[in-house]
Amino acid sequence: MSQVFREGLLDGQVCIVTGGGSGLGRVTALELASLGAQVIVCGRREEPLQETAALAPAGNVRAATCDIREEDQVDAFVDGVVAEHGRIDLLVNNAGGQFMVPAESITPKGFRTVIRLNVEGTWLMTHAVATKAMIPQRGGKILSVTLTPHNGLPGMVHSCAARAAVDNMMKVLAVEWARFDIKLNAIAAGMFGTDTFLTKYPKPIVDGAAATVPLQRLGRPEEIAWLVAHLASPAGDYTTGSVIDVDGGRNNYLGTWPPGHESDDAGNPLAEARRHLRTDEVPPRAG
Ligand SMILES: CCCCCCCCC/C=C/C(=O)SCCNC(=O)CCNC(=O)[C@H](O)C(C)(C)COP(=O)(O)OP(=O)(O)OC[C@H]1O[C@@H](n2cnc3c(N)ncnc32)[C@H](O)[C@@H]1OP(=O)(O)O
Ligand SMILES: NC(=O)C1=CN([C@@H]2O[C@H](COP(=O)(O)OP(=O)(O)OC[C@H]3O[C@@H](n4cnc5c(N)ncnc54)[C@H](OP(=O)(O)O)[C@@H]3O)[C@@H](O)[C@H]2O)C=CC1
Repeated sequence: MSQVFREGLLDGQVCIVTGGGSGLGRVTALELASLGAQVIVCGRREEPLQETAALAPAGNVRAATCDIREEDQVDAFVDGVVAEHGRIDLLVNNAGGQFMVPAESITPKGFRTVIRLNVEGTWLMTHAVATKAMIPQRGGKILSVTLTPHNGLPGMVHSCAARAAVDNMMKVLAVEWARFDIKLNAIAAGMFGTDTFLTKYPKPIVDGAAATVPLQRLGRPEEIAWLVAHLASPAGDYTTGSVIDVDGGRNNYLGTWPPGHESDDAGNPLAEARRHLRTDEVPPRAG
């Protein structure tokens, strides 16, 4: 049962969540399913997908392997969903990722790998779902998980370039496909304590991550899932072409306010002494 939304909110919707075998994708798939949607999760590995399916009490999550980088697999996967359900209401492009290394250490193959997964994989899924289901049925929603801060993360230049491309892809398609009533948005995630996040990156970076967020904590996967459910519901019908940051304020400022070395003894932000203007000091009006 959802902690936020009413039962049956998404009854009858057919939703795809890529990368639904783990982390944000799994929690999102289960939230949509708890609201009555039929959810199909895909990824490269069968086992985690089946685990997600087994976690849905109503049995309305189905698992299917698909590597989103492979055109023939994407076509076969989307054809299969349309053959079984007759329509697709929501695509969540959640599958993605990168490795963290200094830019000078990224080989051409490494750069291509990350671009291919995040940009081309997202494009292949988006295009297949739109042309095979959403354009013919005249409607649907597509959400792509991307990344903040938008000025980029050192150590992840390939992924930052890729996610900026996806943000822009959603914006352009929101204009082009408005005539088919397809709404597309990006959800730019900050840092969420998924298993991959907590184990993949160097420990000092993970340990220090929450301190770089104004809200002083990592995101919880449900906080992505609830936004997806909101946008999938009628509450999301007028939102398209947006990049929505879910990052505890991190896109706007990397750290706490006030910073440790710029506060008074009680930890309050420093402020200049107030200067009282005397009326004879007020500057004359221009002109
Ligand atoms: C202040 C706070 C800040 C905080 C900063 C932290 C903020 C993080 C915010 C984001 C968090 C997340 O996204 S968390 C979720 C992340 N999830 C994921 O990344 C899951 C998906 N990722 C993957 O599958 C992999 O990482 C990825 C490499 C992208 C694709 O895997 P593949 O199996 O397709 O590819 P591989 O065969 O492993 O690698 C292909 C090539 O890529 C390169 N390559 C791969 N790993 C490499 C590595 N570690 N170092 C160098 N190069 C590497 C090599 O050239 C490889 O070729 P060879 O040399 O020939 O082998
Ligand atoms: N956690 C975080 O802090 C943040 C995460 N993000 C992004 O959110 C998304 C989910 O992240 P998170 O849950 O933490 O990470 P995970 O690593 O748990 O999720 C990535 C998922 O994508 C799947 N996947 C990877 N490559 C492919 C592929 N070629 N085809 C199909 N599926 C694939 C993986 O399954 P399999 O390996 O079986 O294919 C996995 O289930 C990712 O795009 C991530 O980069 C963005 C910002 C922050």
